[in-house]
Amino acid sequence: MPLVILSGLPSSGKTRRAQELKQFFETRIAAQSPDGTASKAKDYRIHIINDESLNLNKHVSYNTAADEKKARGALMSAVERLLSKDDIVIVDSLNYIKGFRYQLYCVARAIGTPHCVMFCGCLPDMARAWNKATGAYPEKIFEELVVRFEEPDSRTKWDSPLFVVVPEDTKLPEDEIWDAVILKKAKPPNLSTVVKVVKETNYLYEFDQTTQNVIQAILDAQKSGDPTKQIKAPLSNIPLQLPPTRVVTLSELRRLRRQFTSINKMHTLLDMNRVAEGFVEYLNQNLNS
Ligand SMILES: Nc1ncnc2c1ncn2[C@@H]1O[C@H](COP(=O)(O)OP(=O)(O)OP(=O)(O)O)[C@@H](O)[C@H]1O
Repeated sequence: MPLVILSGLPSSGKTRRAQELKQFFETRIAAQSPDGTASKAKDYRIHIINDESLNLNKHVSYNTAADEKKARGALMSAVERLLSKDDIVIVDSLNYIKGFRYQLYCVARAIGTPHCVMFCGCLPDMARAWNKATGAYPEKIFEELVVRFEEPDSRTKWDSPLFVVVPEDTKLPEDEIWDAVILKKAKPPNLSTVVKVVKETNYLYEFDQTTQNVIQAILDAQKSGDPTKQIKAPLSNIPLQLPPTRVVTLSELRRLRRQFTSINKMHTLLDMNRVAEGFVEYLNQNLNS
């Protein structure tokens, strides 16, 4: 039966959500009467596959590309072994490489079973704090994984249907997940998901252009060597303050732009007139802290 692929930053609450989902499936299945469409669900077994169930150590699994490959291999074997007509499999792992999510989707497709992706959206700062508290990942590995993370995109078939949950959500979109993967109703994602997932390509395009222009203004100003380190970025009345003693690199700017884009998607979308200033404020905060 269905394959549920979790995805999210390290220490972003995936295991917590996986357990909530398992509990929901168990409760809903137990509540089914022998009649009705969902009664066929009564004999499902539910598995959570994660580092713990596979005996993998996070301090080792993400050390090198070869270690990661081995860990992904173990995870994939477990999915292939467990996924069947009577088994629900929840893959509670980072699943941060889109090619890997595609491979998981292919396993579900090969046995003709539905799948969905649940993205645990979480700001890096929050995940970082939770990671610090538990020591789950070494700091360096945590930061590398944040940079490499390839966020699910509901426009691709392997990341769709996509359910986005954020730490503030007290409840999973249970009915929508049930309908999508157990009843196999082709229903659009719930409203809270819709507002969080950007669909309007026009908005996306303008958002990209606006933030890109701010980055270009920074690069130009650094090239000209303005000693005030204060920039008037396009479309922003708020001045952009560069760090006084160092040059900001393009890769740092790109990373901050990606983070800002994710944050914007996770919350109510900024009005387009506010994007430039929002980005400038975000840069002021993060470049000078
Ligand atoms: N919504 C939340 N509110 C408060 N604390 C949370 C929340 N979600 C997760 N945490 C805390 O963050 C830590 C990491 O959570 P969890 O193990 O679920 O994350 P994970 O994404 O599965 O991590 P990993 O990447 O190691 O698999 C735990 O200590 C957990 O208690």
